[in-house]
Amino acid sequence: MKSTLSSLTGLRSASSWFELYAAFSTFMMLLRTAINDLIPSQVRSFITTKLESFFSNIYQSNNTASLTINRIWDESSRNNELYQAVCNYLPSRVSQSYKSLKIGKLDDCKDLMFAVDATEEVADEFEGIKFTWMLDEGSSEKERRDLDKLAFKLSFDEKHRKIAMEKYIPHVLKTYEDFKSERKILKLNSWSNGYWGENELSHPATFETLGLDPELKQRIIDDLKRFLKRKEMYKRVGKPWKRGYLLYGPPGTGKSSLIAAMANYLKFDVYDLDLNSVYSNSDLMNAMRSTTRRSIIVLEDIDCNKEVNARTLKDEENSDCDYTQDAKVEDIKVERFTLSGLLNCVDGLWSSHGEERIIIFTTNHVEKIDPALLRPGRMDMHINLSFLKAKAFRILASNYFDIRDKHPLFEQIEELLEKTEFTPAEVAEQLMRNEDPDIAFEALLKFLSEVDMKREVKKGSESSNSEN
Ligand SMILES: Nc1ncnc2c1ncn2[C@@H]1O[C@H](COP(=O)(O)OP(=O)(O)OP(=O)(O)O)[C@@H](O)[C@H]1O
Repeated sequence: MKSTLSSLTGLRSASSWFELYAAFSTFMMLLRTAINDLIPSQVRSFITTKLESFFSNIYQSNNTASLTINRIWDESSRNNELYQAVCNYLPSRVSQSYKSLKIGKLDDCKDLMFAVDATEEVADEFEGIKFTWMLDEGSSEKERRDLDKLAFKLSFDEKHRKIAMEKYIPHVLKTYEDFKSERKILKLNSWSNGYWGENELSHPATFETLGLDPELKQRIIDDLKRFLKRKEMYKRVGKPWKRGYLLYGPPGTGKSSLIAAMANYLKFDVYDLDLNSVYSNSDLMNAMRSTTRRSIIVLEDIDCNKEVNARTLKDEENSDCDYTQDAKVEDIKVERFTLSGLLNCVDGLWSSHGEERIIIFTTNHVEKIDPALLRPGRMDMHINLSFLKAKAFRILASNYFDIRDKHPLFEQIEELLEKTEFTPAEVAEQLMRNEDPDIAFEALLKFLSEVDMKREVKKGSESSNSEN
């Protein structure tokens, strides 16, 4: 009897549970309909997203690993190449899906520039794993003004640490390297106050447009090609993979143009190092170390630098050189940097920090350079850029007027060029003055003949003076 009663009570309570459930689901249905009717769909999705991100943050804060990629690596101000890689990599990831992106156009750049906005998190997916990037500009106003303090923060689930380090970071670097070798825009960096300032290399010179003896031009191109191909060979013989060129010749013979042509041909960035802005051996070393791979380091007018020149310069006048700081050679006791510091760099100390570099020294006065710098093995190829002769003139003529056939005035012009000394810059300037080739060549011939005549007269009077 008792057991029958208790089973009846159990039945009653099951049915009341069922009633309760039915009432609850009806209430939920009504509530859902009311919410759908009363709250607009945008507001509903906003609330859902916020709730999702709140809960995912709680989850992530316990399991997230992060990496910080600072712009400057250490106190010696060396640039962190990975930071540069991220700067280039991220805009390509967000350009299709950004909510906020920094965009700009600099007057010395052809293309629009993009950068990740500091307020925006950028999510990237790699092998099905989510990686989140954030640009950290610092929290205080002072920190925000200090560009050296910039850093990227990369966050990911800690269980993907191995993939992040072994695959994702190399993937970012590789994307950057590919981008650099494919892109058309090269950089011209100039050293000032301990930093490389960056601009676009807009010099249009190429080997095709260079008015240079065709054989010399071919030798230079072959040498560059050989250098690029020989990575393994350099490694085998234990030599740093670098190549040194000394370009010498009077002003206006195309040293800067040849450097631009080399950079455009190799797709290498240029680092232009004015030795007058280098204060010590360590400054020089920093400058060299913070250059990147696939670059050309240029030390222009090497004969004009007091330190490098000090061993050969007595008290003679160096008319082309602008010694802006202190004028006397005796004053060079203040240590800026030394020749041996420079030679150490050239000899490869710095190259253990990277490969695929070309170093170029230029001078208008090769005879004034310390022989230690010219020793075989230091500068692999000495290139004499001299006055314009007939074969190179043909290249200039075809550049300026697209003339493939012979012009009636070529013979006279070339005859004059062969027996005189005119720089390509002088001839190029004359050719620029007229758009009509007949008028331009006529004017050039007149210019060459007049200058030649004046020089002959001057020479004549000088030799008669010396005889007297
Ligand atoms: N070999 C050349 N082929 C074509 N153009 C040239 C050549 N040499 C000089 N020019 C022209 O002359 C200008 C000046 O030349 P560039 O600056 O290359 O000479 P440079 O030898 O570097 O002179 P400097 O020693 O004064 O720096 C160039 O912009 C170019 O227009």
